[in-house]
Amino acid sequence: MRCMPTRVTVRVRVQGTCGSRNPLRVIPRSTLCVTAAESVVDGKLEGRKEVRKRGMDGQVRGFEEIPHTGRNGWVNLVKFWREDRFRQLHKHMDRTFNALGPIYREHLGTQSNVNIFLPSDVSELFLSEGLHPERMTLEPWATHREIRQHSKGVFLKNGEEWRADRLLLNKEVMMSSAVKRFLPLLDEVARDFCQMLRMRVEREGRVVEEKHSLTINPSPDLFRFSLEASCHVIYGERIGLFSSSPSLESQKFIWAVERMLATTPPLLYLPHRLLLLIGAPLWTQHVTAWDHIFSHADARIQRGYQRLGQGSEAGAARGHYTGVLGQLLEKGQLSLDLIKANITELMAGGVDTTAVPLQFALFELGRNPEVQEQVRQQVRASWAQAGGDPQKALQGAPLLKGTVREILRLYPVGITVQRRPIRDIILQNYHVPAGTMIHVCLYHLGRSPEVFEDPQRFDPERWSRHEGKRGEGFRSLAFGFGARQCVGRRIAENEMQLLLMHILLSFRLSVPSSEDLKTTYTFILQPETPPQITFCKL
Ligand code: HEM
Repeated sequence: MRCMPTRVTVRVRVQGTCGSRNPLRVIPRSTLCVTAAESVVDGKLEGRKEVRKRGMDGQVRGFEEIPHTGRNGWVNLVKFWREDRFRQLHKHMDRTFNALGPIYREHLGTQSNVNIFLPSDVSELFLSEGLHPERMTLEPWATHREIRQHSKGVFLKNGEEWRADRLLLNKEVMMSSAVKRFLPLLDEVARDFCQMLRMRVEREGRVVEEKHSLTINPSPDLFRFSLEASCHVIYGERIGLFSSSPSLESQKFIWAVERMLATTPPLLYLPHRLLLLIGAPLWTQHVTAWDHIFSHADARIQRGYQRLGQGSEAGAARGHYTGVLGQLLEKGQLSLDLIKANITELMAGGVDTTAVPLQFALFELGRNPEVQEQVRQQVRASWAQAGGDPQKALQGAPLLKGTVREILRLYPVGITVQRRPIRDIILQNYHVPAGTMIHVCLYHLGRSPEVFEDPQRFDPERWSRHEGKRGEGFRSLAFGFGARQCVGRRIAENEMQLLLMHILLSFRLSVPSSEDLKTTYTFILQPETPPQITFCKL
């Protein structure tokens, strides 16, 4: 177990933007800079201990003194390319924290940021995010909108413009009244998915002790499930992805989202406008993928618009829920352009983000049969009590919620959450100027013994044990935090919990191999090879 840093709690309002000009800094910077190049290679912690000891004098240290992984961003970037570190960014962060301690700086190509993971530091960051929290701008995404003259949605906006859109979207996807409306739609899709899987297991599976059992890679089916569920909630429309001949158009949408995500990380650190000018293949692939995502959304929005024009009043009068799109169109508070921009972002953000954690969830439940049985017992009891009401069923099965949290702790979809504080702050006794890009590194946070007891253990119950305990905040951060947290959070949580509930009611899960899954980062964290899962009909 690592020693916890001694934190100096005296709050000093530090003026200026550069640590080296900080009048409170008394220790010469050269004596304290620890480079990861040395420390990561030999993996020793001497550098850290030295920094901690020097912090005991109670002085706030300068920004420049924060340990870093090398001063030259371009040299670092070349190393990243050569060692294919983009695909293992989560592991790189893990190693670097182990070598440099709980805070470090990283320069990478055009980007420069500070990395942290301890909940106490995140809480400090949260307090300084302001009314309009800002994340790292995804410049390649923003440039695509500009060159195609599309409006931006909440993901890419900042300031008052962001807040205005976000408050309207919250009403349709985050508030409990909205959840009540869309939950039955998600439940319908989850039930249909299980029905399809049951038929497949009966048809293709072998019979073991009078029970049908089938081993498959469920990943393509889970992607279809997530897309079907997203379309049902967002457009109020079923698209028939569980039929024997699902549309090629939908498959193309799934590929386009994968391509867009996979081409994002390298573009974040390269001068992508230059790549645009020279027509580099990486940039062209990225833009083509986005174009496809936009045209898919556009076609469905047009259809939704026409459908609403024909029957919305009758539908609304009957109290019929017309999906997020229908609600936004009916209310008319957002312009059509902004509705399109936001609906497209919800679609782009809504498929891989749930399909991938579901793969991890089936795998972990499969390789932990006792935990699986415990969750199933609770789900069965709750389902029996709920009389078919999906919301009641979920409320009575907190272990399902714990399962999703636990999966996102071990396998966070996005490996960091970023913020630019609006005022100078002190993290780990270092002065961090306002406007610095700070990454909260979720993969390291979730697996840190400083934060979680027995962190490698898949233990959904840990969340019930800790619920409401003081000082336990800022540990479950997969959806981000504060006003800018994931706007699709309620859709995602309910979609995943409902699918797991129906799967556990129908099948016993096991895995042919319980070895740890190797993971790779392609803007989202995913298994290098999708796991095989055995579904045995109960
Ligand atoms: C397990 C599933 C998901 C995870 C782990 C996840 C994670 C995240 C995270 C970490 C953020 C940034 C939050 C912050 O900066 O504090 C985010 C933002 C966002 N997510 Fe998700 N997400 C998931 C599912 C979804 C779904 C299903 C949708 C759409 C239906 C969605 C749409 C968005 C959008 C539009 C934003 C930008 C919000 C804003 O900036 O105001 N996400 N998500």
